[in-house]
Amino acid sequence: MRHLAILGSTGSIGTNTLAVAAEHPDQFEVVALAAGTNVEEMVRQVNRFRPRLVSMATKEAAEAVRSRVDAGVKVMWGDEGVLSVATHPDADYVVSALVGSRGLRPTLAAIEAGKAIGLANKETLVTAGHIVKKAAERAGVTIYPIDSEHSAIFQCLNGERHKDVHRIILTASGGAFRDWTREQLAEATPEAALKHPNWSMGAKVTIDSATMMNKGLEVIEAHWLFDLPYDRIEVVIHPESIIHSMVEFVDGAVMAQLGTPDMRVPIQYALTYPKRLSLSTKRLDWIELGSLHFRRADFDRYPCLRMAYEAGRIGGTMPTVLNAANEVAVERFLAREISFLEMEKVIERVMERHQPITEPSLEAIDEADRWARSVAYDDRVCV
Ligand SMILES: NC(=O)C1=CN([C@@H]2O[C@H](COP(=O)(O)OP(=O)(O)OC[C@H]3O[C@@H](n4cnc5c(N)ncnc54)[C@H](OP(=O)(O)O)[C@@H]3O)[C@@H](O)[C@H]2O)C=CC1
Ligand SMILES: CC(=O)[C@@H](O)[C@H](O)COP(=O)(O)O
Ligand SMILES: [Mn+2]
Repeated sequence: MRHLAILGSTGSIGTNTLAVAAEHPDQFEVVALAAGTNVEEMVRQVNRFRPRLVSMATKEAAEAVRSRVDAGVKVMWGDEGVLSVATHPDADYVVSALVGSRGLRPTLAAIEAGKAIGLANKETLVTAGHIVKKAAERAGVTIYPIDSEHSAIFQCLNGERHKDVHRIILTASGGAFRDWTREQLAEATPEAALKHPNWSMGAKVTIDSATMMNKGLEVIEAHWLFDLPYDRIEVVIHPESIIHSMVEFVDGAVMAQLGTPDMRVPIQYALTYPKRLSLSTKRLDWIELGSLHFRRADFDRYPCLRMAYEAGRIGGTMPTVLNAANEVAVERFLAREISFLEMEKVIERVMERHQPITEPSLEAIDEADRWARSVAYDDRVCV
């Protein structure tokens, strides 16, 4: 039996994690939940899963939840609340599924408290990979990947020797605009960008998918998770999202993991590893599928992917800055303050202005994150 704490329980990964828990009530107990401001969904989750502790982002949201749930459920809010969920003494496994670099501190706290981690929040590894890795090694904690590509690689590796891996190949759907020209992208709206061709996900990762920054963040995430240099991590566009990623070994053999695009599969694998449990997911129909397609992920067409490789290779605080500038750019695009193509301009300008620090401390990461956000909010970076 796993005793779960879920950070971001009301989101896309959070609700899929609870769907997995509901399918196997004998395997999972839900101990603690943290979310932002979605009171309705949190109240539903409390009534359904009876956690001991919940936390909301604001005092107002916490009070609204408290007024509608059993008095036995402890309701907290803010940083203290989310850290208490991440370190709840009765939880042995924390699903890290907040969105953005706000996931870093609670994930680190969970690691330091010795919890096993199911990691969906890729921004945590992008912004502070070296710190998170060292903390996990120190605490003897395993980080199980939830991101579908990384779960695929984890499944393909399946005990193979690290030195036998030649390269890993991350597949990318190409996002909502994969068939649009750069000229058409100038007119892209948030509504159109939010229509992912294959996956149903939260807004931020869906926009990242349309710019291919998602794949860029995943390249950096893979670097930390699998301890591989950037020239052995490649990206190929695969519009169907059926092959979730591949590993090529030194002898030329390639292992791929396939399945319908359903996040419950990688979530459940991360929760039950090394066991597999049954799951009510749609099975692949090979005849209906017919064929699979692949295209080059061109850096001129997808500058965000190029910038992520650059940031990863530079290292230090540069990935932190890439990530923070991207978070602000996505927020501003969704608020209609900047256009689709201005997002990449913002990120590029912020990176150009940054003098990276090597081996940054957590405080230096916070400082770089704050600095990048303030520059990315400045309208002069878009012109
Ligand atoms: N969705 C997917 O299929 C995949 C997602 N990922 C990654 O997983 C992470 C989560 O993505 P996704 O589930 O799509 O995101 P969502 O936007 O759907 O969910 C985000 C969660 O974070 C909570 N949240 C937001 N702001 C705060 C805050 N200030 N304090 C506390 N909680 C907050 C939200 O709460 P509320 O809604 O209550 O405000 C919600 O529970 C991201 O890093 C994403 O890149 C990776 C692979 C696939
Ligand atoms: C489901 C998942 O893991 C997402 O991160 C997904 O990868 C998005 O797809 P693309 O970035 O390939 O469009
Ligand atoms: Mn992914």
